[in-house]
Amino acid sequence: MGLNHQEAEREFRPARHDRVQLEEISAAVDEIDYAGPAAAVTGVCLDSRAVQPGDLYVALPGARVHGARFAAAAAAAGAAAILTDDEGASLAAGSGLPVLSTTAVRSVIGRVASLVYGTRADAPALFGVTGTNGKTTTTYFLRSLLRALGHETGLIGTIEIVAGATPVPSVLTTPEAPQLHALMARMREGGITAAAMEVSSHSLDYQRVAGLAFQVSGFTNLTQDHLDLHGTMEDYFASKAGLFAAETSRSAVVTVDDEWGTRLAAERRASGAATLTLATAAGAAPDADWVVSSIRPHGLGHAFELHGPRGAVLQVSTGLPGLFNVSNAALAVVMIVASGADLGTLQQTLSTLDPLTVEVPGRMQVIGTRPAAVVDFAHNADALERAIDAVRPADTGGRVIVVFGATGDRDATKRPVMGAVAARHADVVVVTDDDPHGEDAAGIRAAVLEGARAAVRAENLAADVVESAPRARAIEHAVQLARPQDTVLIAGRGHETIQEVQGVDHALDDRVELRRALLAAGHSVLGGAPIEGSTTRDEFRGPDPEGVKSS
Ligand SMILES: CC(=O)N[C@H]1[C@@H](OP(=O)(O)OP(=O)(O)OC[C@H]2O[C@@H](n3ccc(=O)[nH]c3=O)[C@H](O)[C@@H]2O)O[C@H](CO)[C@@H](O)[C@@H]1O[C@H](C)C(=O)N[C@@H](C)C(=O)N[C@H](CCC(=O)O)C(=O)O
Ligand SMILES: Nc1ncnc2c1ncn2[C@@H]1O[C@H](COP(=O)(O)OP(=O)(O)OP(=O)(O)O)[C@@H](O)[C@H]1O
Repeated sequence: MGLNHQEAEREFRPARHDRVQLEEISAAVDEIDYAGPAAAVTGVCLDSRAVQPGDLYVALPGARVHGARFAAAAAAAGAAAILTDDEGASLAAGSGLPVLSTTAVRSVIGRVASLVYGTRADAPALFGVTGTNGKTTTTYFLRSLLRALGHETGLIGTIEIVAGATPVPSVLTTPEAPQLHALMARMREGGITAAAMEVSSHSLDYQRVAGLAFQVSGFTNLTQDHLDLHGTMEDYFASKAGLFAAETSRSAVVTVDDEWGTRLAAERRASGAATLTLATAAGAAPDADWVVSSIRPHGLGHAFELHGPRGAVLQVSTGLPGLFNVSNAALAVVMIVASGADLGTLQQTLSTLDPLTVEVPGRMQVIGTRPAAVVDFAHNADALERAIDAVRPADTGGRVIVVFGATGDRDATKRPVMGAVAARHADVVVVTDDDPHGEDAAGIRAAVLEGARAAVRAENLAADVVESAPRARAIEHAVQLARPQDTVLIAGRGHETIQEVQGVDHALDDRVELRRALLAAGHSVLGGAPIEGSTTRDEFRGPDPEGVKSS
């Protein structure tokens, strides 16, 4: 059972509530006016449905509705005051609550929340990751590394928020500012000394991370995405760059494999702020501060060297398939270097605890090794191609059997394109259902199949293309086809656990189905908890990791 708004909010609040007077808030934040009676607040919340007693309810002018329309609901839930704009102030007038007003509400929320929750820059030490791809994976790598180095760790991102004993599934990749500051206070209270956090471009545009101070921020890459919000790549870049302002991030590590990273690093350096550059792609920026080299297969993943300033060399390995995970692992390691870690201690930790061989839910998650069985979130043509290539076995005998479908009620043009990509890159293509939503599932499959079969005909490809549904049956079918040296890749849904068919939610977890199918076929599976796994290094490497190469 999922948590309702209020229960989820409670999970993220500190136990201790300091009372902060409204006068203190208006004195500390110039843009806020307050002339009402003395009153105090103990928390901040921008959703009336999640308000806790004593909160300052921040009523935002939304895209759909003005939050001040919920002022009465917030008051009924125990809000002690409202912060809003002029329009909101008149809408909230009848609520009976004291009203703080300002012209641009979003621009002050971070500072207000920081004041109310007493956020401190040093506790926990924050490691932020932004970029188009690799944020989730890099934050899990960071968390695992920080833990191996002796920290109590927290995590904030697309999949889950870990701020105490119980991980809570995420709604947003990067929560709103009030929740972030509450989380910082809660983590500090719980003795969490370091936290890894995904920072989405939306969150930067909406100023969700305002008032936070990152010890180290990392940049993965920038490719075309989210132009619905940002309009142009230039604007998208400008949003991401916000995290790298000198006052927001004490240190930064910028992957300079693409032109955007190169530009970001140059701009940050020009401001005089501490910056390390990282080159992970062959031939990219050989003059970067840290350069990846000597990449070689290592189990299902890779081992590699990181060469740094003054002849420093770190030996690194990750069990996660895909050359992109070399980039993600390298970024996590250099971010730890940027935080001031001793290189000797770091190397010892990397060598003895293998912290970069960790399960990232639904991201190149290895479920079995013979046959290799992997679940990945790739759900567009580009990602599907990369994912298939990433798991292709090195020896000539091993085939890739891919199972995937396309989502309903979303961009229909990508269906045949995904089919064609799969036919070009995999040996066996099993077309099944993803989330059909309100559409006819058979029709979606037909479009994917048509793309795959057309590519086979036109390009004289050798791939076998088959249709199988429902998805659990398709996974079973793929496993039955697999020989020990083959790889089964289940793509598209990653960590998702609900499949929506015609408005009805069905429980469906690719990892669970794949484990079940492997066991039924007499193969062994790796351990793993439903959210973040506790798989050990030896289990993960599996009995016969040889013969699997990079993309
Ligand atoms: C496009 C976008 O980002 N929208 C955000 C925006 O919603 P909105 O302006 O439409 O809000 P609205 O529905 O008009 O409501 C106005 C206000 O009334 C409040 N309200 C509304 C109803 C109610 O009963 N009570 C109440 O208090 C709302 O909390 C809101 O503050 O303000 C809301 C409150 O702050 C956000 O929750 C909401 O994020 C929505 C949920 C969202 O889906 N955002 C996505 C796009 C997002 O941010 N994604 C990125 C990751 C992107 C990626 O990398 O893929 C992320 O960081 O998660
Ligand atoms: N550094 C990378 N470069 C390109 N692709 C990557 C990279 N890291 C991961 N991927 C691919 O992108 C998918 C999503 O990875 P991940 O979740 O780590 O990124 P993300 O930035 O958090 O994206 P999302 O917000 O969609 O989860 C993975 O399943 C993998 O196929």
